[in-house]
Amino acid sequence: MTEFLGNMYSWFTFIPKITLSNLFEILILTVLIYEVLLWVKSTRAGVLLRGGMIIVGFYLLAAMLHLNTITWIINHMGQLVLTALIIIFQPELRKALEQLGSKNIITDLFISENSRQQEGYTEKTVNEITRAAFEMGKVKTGALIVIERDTPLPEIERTGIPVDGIVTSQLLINIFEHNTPLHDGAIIIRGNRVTSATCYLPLSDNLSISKDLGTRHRAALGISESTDSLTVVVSEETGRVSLAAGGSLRRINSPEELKLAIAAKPEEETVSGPFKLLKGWHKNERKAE
Ligand SMILES: Nc1ncnc2c1ncn2[C@@H]1O[C@H](COP(=O)(O)OP(=O)(O)OP(=O)(O)O)[C@@H](O)[C@H]1O
Repeated sequence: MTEFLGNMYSWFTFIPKITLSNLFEILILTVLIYEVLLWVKSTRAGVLLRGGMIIVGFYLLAAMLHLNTITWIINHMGQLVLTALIIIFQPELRKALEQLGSKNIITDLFISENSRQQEGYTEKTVNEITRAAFEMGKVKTGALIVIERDTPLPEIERTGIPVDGIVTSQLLINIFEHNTPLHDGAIIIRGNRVTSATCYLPLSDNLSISKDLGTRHRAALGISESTDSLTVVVSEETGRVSLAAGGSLRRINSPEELKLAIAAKPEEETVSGPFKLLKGWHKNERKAE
């Protein structure tokens, strides 16, 4: 018993004291890691991170198998890779630094991010998008409608003109009306609002796309390859409605089919900021159970 108590005592004295400044440090690091994860998720950095992880895995394997030449090469490539990353991500890094200088980080994390992520779209929005798409299809008005889901699209939004209007079929039809200032490019829908019009989307370089499809469809496919968004395309040539999601494009034959395809709302967020990550972990834990 005495020995047990002695062990307990030494265990408790071993635990370092957590001071207020430690807590403050933990908070700062949580916020920083959260911001970096958000940045990775919303930029090309995500793809590169995956590539980087493969190289690290390869390096560890080479080190374990004592493949000295390979580990030597990877060791000496480090500086080169760092320089290359700075050059490749120069636009993103500049934007990130500009944002850091211009925003109130605390407010953005706990308020703006919250209100932005929390919004899911309602059935009414789904109905309005569907109605507009098929109305435009009937009169062969080309349209490109990107519906944001979990991946934030601020970089795409920035290429267009801010709108911030509630989604109605009339608004959508009006935006894509020929020879009007907002008709060119794509619109972004976040929650129940059109946030931006005339946006430029990354074009897909998928070689297997039908040669009959032009840049509008290629742009829809492009955004669906790099984000989890849903993009409704109306062809100006044929009036056909298609939907791009997860890197593939499919033809939509009826309003009901489109409603069903876009009705799957992204899971509503109930927590925000860094605490969203905790929720994610909790969710994964539950899945594992
Ligand atoms: N990268 C892009 N981002 C956003 N919109 C784009 C992009 N590329 C093209 N578009 C839109 O697509 C229009 C051109 O469509 P184009 O005729 O080349 O494509 P398409 O796939 O054949 O479509 P459609 O069947 O409607 O003719 C442009 O006027 C523009 O509005």
